[in-house]
Amino acid sequence: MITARGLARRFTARGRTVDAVKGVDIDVAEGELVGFLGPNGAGKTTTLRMLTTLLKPTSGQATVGGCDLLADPLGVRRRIGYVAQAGGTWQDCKVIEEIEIQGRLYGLTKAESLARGAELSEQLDLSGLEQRLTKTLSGGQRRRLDIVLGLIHRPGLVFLDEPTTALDPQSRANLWEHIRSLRTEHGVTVFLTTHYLDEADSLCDRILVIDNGEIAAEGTPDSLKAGVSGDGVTIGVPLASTGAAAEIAGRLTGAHEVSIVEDTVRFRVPRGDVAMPELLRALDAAGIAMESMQVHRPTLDDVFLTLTGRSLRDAEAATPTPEAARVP
Ligand SMILES: Nc1ncnc2c1ncn2[C@@H]1O[C@H](COP(=O)(O)OP(=O)(O)OP(=O)(O)O)[C@@H](O)[C@H]1O
Repeated sequence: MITARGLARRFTARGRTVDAVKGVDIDVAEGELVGFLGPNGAGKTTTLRMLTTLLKPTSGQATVGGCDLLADPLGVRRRIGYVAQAGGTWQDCKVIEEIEIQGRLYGLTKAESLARGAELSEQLDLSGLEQRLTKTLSGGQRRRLDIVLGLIHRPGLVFLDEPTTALDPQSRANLWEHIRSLRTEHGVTVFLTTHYLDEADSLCDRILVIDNGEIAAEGTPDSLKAGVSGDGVTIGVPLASTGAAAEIAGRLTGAHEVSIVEDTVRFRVPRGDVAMPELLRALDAAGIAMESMQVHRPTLDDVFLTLTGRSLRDAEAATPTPEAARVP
């Protein structure tokens, strides 16, 4: 469904050059639900905009839905649906008007647009809202309407740019179910971007991790996590004892990646539950009182940390808002 090779995009604005995407290779097979995971500014939207013909690559090539991205952009557009991060509805339009306009834009008759809209509205739990102005919909309803609009012409491949950003946890979980059903019940191939670890983990068959415009890793959530060696352990100790506690932790069987962060000592061991009694005894013998303890199985954040040396959450916090660098 998607094959991209060396896809790159450079922006030049006010004398400054940004290599937003640095030559990525992407393969997505028919029927897959693939997530593009990375912090703000990693290059997700830029890649998506290239794959959907909205932005010309600086270099590289791609086939999307069987059509060449550069030679046949119209063919690509006919075969894909695209749901942008900001959505595409006009606030003073009724739901039914949006559906009709979108269908007509794709060459459907009014009757076909409304019939297809009714079918999709039922599948995405929007029935009964046809006469409502879109500005009166909840965030979750509006995102589901965006998806209805993206699917009106029955594309085999749909791109969703951060589909659940700004939704509350319940609406996110609800939308995940709908996204899953696009694939399981309608055979639609889904390529979505996200910076939510839990979303990538629970929703996607396969994940491409992007950082600084480059693919840092790819695989199923489980295979990526299996690449992180061991459980993560964090113990809280008095500030004055962190050095001694880190030394003790480092002597545990198989301990690695030992670090001190404020009054905590963090490290990895093959089995956190097995290491704990030994650690407690050693800390007791050294007269160090452990104040807290956390053991966790590897997460996708650990994957990101192992790959890039940064936690995805920290990377998010440290990234300046992309708008600051955008060309107007
Ligand atoms: N039109 C533009 N002009 C200049 N720089 C741009 C432009 N669009 C994006 N960039 C820069 O390219 C980089 C990648 O941006 P992009 O929007 O693709 O990231 P992202 O991973 O989608 O982030 P987010 O999660 O915030 O949407 C950022 O440094 C951004 O500032």
